[in-house]
Amino acid sequence: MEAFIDVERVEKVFEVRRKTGFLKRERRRVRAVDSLSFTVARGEMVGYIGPNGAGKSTTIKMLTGILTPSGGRLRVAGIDPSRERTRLAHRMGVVFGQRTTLWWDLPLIDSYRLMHRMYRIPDARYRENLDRLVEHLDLGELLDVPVRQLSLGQRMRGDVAAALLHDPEVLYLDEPTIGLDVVSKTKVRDFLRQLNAERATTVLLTTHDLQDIEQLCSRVMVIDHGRMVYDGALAGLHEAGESERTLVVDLERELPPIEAPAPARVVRVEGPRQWLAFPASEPAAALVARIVAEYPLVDLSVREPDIEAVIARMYADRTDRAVP
Ligand SMILES: Nc1ncnc2c1ncn2[C@@H]1O[C@H](COP(=O)(O)OP(=O)(O)OP(=O)(O)O)[C@@H](O)[C@H]1O
Repeated sequence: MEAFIDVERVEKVFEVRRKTGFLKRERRRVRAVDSLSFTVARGEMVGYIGPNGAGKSTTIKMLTGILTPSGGRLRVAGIDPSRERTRLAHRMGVVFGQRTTLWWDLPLIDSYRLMHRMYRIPDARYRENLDRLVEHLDLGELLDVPVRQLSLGQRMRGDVAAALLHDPEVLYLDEPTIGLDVVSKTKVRDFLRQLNAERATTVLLTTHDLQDIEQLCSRVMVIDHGRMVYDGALAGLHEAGESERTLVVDLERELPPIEAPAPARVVRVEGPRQWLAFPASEPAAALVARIVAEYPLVDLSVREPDIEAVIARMYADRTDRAVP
């Protein structure tokens, strides 16, 4: 598979000065991104997650050419972003959930007209893209409304359209559903899914909302302290996080805790109902068979681990990142 985004042992170190006394300042180096390597193929839709300060925004800023890496090699569509930022700008779109690229006081359509000129989009293509985006993102009634009067969800849809008017090959989304209600989130997600399926746009999605990832991305990359700690299928995170599934067992009557083979164990008993935890990486069949054979069973069900809990556990193991 051709690597559309190619990140090879990329580093980003910031020098920060901190006031430590009346005239004293301490210089510290913060390694925001630490020997980070990954590739993304054209047309992939990848989730990029990690705790606060993990280095996600710094990575996106290097991919868009806003920041220059302190070390390593980085290419997007064969282009070095920090050297040829303008050339790359025509091929990428960026949406920051926390701020807008639209002109606050102008009607939405005026921002689009400005982008039409800024990106020198051929007239016919601009028309076609605008019509398509207005239809899919439900913007028809909003085009003449000043951006300041739009709701957060409407503004976000407006921003997504703005990022796509010039037909970028890659779209970077930084928290695209932050603060949105369920209906707006669904609209944005549906649109992104369709965009990726129909136009094979490569998407890198940063979010704290795991439902964004669950619904959109088959692959997720987890970064912590500037390092990649997981890169693979969302389902595989369960194993990486050593998570557990739960077997909920309804017995005919109240009984002492079920004697299960380790590492499975009873974690809760309430009358005839018992809860057993067992590793998510192991099939439930052997455990179920044993309980069926030895206990008067009425019903049972398996509960999948909560992905949020799995990731919280992955994030929990943190060390200090400061470089002396
Ligand atoms: N311009 C800068 N100068 C100094 N330090 C910075 C700068 N930008 C980021 N950092 C530091 O680099 C680290 C990574 O920050 P970054 O914004 O990339 O994290 P993030 O994963 O995007 O976090 P969040 O989820 O909170 O947005 C943090 O420790 C941050 O304080």
